[in-house]
Amino acid sequence: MAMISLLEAFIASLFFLVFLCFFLHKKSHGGPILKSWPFLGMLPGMLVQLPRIFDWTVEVLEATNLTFSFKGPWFSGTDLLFTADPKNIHHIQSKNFGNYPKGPEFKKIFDVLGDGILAADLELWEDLRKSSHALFHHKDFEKLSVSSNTTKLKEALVPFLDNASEKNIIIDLQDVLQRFMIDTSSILITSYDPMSLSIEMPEVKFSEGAEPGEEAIFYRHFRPVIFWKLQNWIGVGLERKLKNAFFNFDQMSEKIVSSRREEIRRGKREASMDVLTYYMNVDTAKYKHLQPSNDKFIRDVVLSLLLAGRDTTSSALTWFFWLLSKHPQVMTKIRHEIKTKFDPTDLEKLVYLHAALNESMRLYPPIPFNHKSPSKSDVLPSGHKVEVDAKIVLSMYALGRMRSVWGEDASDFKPERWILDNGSLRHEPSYKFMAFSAGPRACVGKHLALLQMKMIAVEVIQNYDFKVVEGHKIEPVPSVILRMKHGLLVTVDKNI
Ligand code: HEM
Repeated sequence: MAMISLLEAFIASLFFLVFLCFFLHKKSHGGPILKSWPFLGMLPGMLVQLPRIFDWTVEVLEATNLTFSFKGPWFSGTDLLFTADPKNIHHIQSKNFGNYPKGPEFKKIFDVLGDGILAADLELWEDLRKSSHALFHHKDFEKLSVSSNTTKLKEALVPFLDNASEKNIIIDLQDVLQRFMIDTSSILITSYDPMSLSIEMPEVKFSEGAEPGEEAIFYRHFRPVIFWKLQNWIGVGLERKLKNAFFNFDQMSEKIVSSRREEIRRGKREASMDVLTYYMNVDTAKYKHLQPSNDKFIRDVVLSLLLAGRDTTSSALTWFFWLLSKHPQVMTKIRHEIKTKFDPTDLEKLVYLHAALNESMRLYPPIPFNHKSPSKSDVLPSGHKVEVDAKIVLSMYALGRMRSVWGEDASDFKPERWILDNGSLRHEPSYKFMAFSAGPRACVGKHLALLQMKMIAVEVIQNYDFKVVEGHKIEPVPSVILRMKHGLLVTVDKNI
């Protein structure tokens, strides 16, 4: 009993200290460099900054020559090294890649991913990487992607926008684009079309839970493991939503996998190029660490690919259309380029459109940060020493806005910075423009994503005008995906 009272008293005084420092910090200074308190480290200051974490990383990394060491509470295991230094990024992602696996800490935080490519390491990752690269660069898979996008544009997005324009309805463009991606990704991965994008806007069970789930994963980076594990076990707050979302996903996955196995057994399944069929028949002589007959393994493979491609692309397009609404001169230039150079069989010709997409992802990278841990202690090019399993946060959001990296106009939206004097697209090294990550673990779906974004952008920009609803607040939600907190509310006008 005495032990319990002592523990309660300790927890109560800890809470008292956090709140005291939190209010003192809020009152005393709002600078980006956080004050370190006894026992509590920089937590009080971080609590103030969390709702605007992305802008805070820009300010703090600009003020600290691109690398900042965050001290968490005593023994909480939440110390973090934030960096947006291209030299550190190049070192971690490429030069010393072998020393920076995703690691056990990443696996703990992203436990829902299981053995999928986003969380895997070593030989398993190598097999997943090689096999998904082979799939994504297969002509039939690319054809499936183009045909599913063409059909969804014609049969879902266009009728939806036409209806909104005719009836003068306010729509949430972010939600619309997410639904478009839910449907096309699902077709690509399982050949199943959930038809989530339609005028009726049906409920989408897994997706509605996935958004708070991604927020829960974000907050896990700043909380002691024991804390969020307890929340998850009891089932409270965002952790409850995360648990429910993945319970729904697991049920859905079980049904889809078992019915596909049944179809294959009965010989009913025609040769198709979706991800599910590919991985159920994957060549285990070539890829020894893959387990095509294990349903849990297939679930993990599918989930990683679903999350990797779906929310990223819809986030990129949402910020892109919002930036266009604020920069009509860019919209006019893209329209002119489409009018004069558009060739549906060669979207590479739309150089200015590509430049505008890059520029948008420089300022609003769909994955705003990445998390790495060294397996052996190391010294980064910036001079910072990192111990085994230290948590390093690579901030892609801050990297795209650093004046020392992009120049004094870093915060301006200027697609022209991507165009060379000869009119072709400027290539920037991936450790400087890191929206698709860098090094051996860079995005496998980059080509597919750019193709899809261009197809959607051409269709929408040619035929519609958007106006953002007056007074609508635009801010990112703290999450592992850069989503707009209040959506993107717009009215639509069809160009006749
Ligand atoms: C605008 C759209 C996209 C962006 C900005 C993007 C960005 C990224 C980033 C930053 C990573 C590194 C993540 C990490 O290391 O934790 C990544 C990895 C990955 N992406 Fe993408 N992605 C996009 C679209 C896609 C699409 C459409 C697919 C496929 C359908 C895809 C498949 C993957 C895969 C499989 C990986 C894991 C690579 C590995 O770990 O080896 N991505 N992506």
